Amino acid sequence: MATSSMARPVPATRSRPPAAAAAFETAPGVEAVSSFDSMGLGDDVLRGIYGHGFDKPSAIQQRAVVPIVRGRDVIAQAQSGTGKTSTFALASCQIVDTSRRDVQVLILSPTRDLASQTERVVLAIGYYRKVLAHACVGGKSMGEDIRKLEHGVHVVSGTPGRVLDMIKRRTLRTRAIKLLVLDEADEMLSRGFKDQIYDLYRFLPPELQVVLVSATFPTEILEMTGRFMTDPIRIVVKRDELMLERVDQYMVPVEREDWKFDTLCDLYDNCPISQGVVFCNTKRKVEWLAEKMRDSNFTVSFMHGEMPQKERDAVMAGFRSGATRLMITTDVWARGIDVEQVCLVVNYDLPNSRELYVHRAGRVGRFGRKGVVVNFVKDKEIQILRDIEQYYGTNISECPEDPADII
Ligand SMILES: Nc1ncnc2c1ncn2[C@@H]1O[C@H](COP(=O)(O)OP(=O)(O)OP(=O)(O)O)[C@@H](O)[C@H]1O
Repeated sequence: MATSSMARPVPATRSRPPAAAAAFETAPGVEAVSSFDSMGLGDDVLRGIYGHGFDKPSAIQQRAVVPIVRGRDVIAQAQSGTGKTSTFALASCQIVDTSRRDVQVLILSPTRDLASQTERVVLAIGYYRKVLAHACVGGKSMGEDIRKLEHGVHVVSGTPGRVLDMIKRRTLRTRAIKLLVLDEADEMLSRGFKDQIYDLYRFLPPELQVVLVSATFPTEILEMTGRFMTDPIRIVVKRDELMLERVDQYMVPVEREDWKFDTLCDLYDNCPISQGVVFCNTKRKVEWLAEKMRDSNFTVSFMHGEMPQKERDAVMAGFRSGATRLMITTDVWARGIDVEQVCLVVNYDLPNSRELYVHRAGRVGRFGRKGVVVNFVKDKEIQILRDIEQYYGTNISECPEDPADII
């Protein structure tokens, strides 16, 4: 039955080949299944996949979908934008029993925007299977959550705080949950979220299947997975294969902080980009920079985690529709957000960790597209960039004189 939460899927406008397969270090026995048709998926799920514009599974989809559908615990790592979200979204659509109306899959993400985006992917792929999904995220009306959950949905995609709240109120019943997905799992298991996740885990059935997904899995995170996973299948990418091949990385040395602004204006003025994202490290700086750009007659959007959710949604929708070309933001945008037209990332401030570098850079070059990352670096920071280069075996070169040459 179609409900208001089931918009007809809009096929993605693409017919490009999937991203090239990187060298995966998979557990023994994991086979790459080279077509969706050979994955043993139901016809209605296949219709959803093809209707969403997918022809051929990406490398991670070839390896991870079948084990997830078969009920195995899985740790799935792959480069940004190579189809990880779609992997667990389509596996979820396959495993839910739509003849009943209870929550069977719980997907947790670190940001509201990402959780909502994932809800939309599940709804699109699950359209013909009549999968009901709901984004259970903070900053939105509790009444809407209660109404949707009481009406009954199969998949909840949410942020930990609101989901925990709904569980404690017994509005979200966990009895039938068979699969827990932690998207951006390294972030979900790091300091900021870990306690909430552990708290939430206590409410879930003991025979739960757990799937962890991210582009980055620092060793200390991998080490703790033994506590809540059973004999997991690991599909991981070698560190030096993590940066996307079609993404060029540059640095622009700036002697002083106040040079960055003119450098950004110059870049934006001369670079024929469709859309770009500029990362700053603080909310204040995001607001300051957006105002300064607007004062200089640039049309820009800005977004950070302290904005009211309604405003955040409106900004995001505007940017997705192409109404603005530049998004100035914090790391709230670093993980998972998928906007096809974005082809330039600017690190106005360098990120605070190597992992964040990978995720920020991953906003471009999605599913084999070309993209550019430009890093503004002050003298003292060159070493940080060199470390990143070395750690991931990648190359960050000096930006050409003429910014037009980078695209
Ligand atoms: N098999 C496929 N064929 C064509 N396009 C695909 C396929 N799988 C995924 N895509 C598209 O590629 C883009 C990136 O996919 P997705 O968001 O699932 O990547 P991701 O690996 O989860 O990214 P991130 O690391 O940023 O979380 C999306 O626009 C998605 O629709």
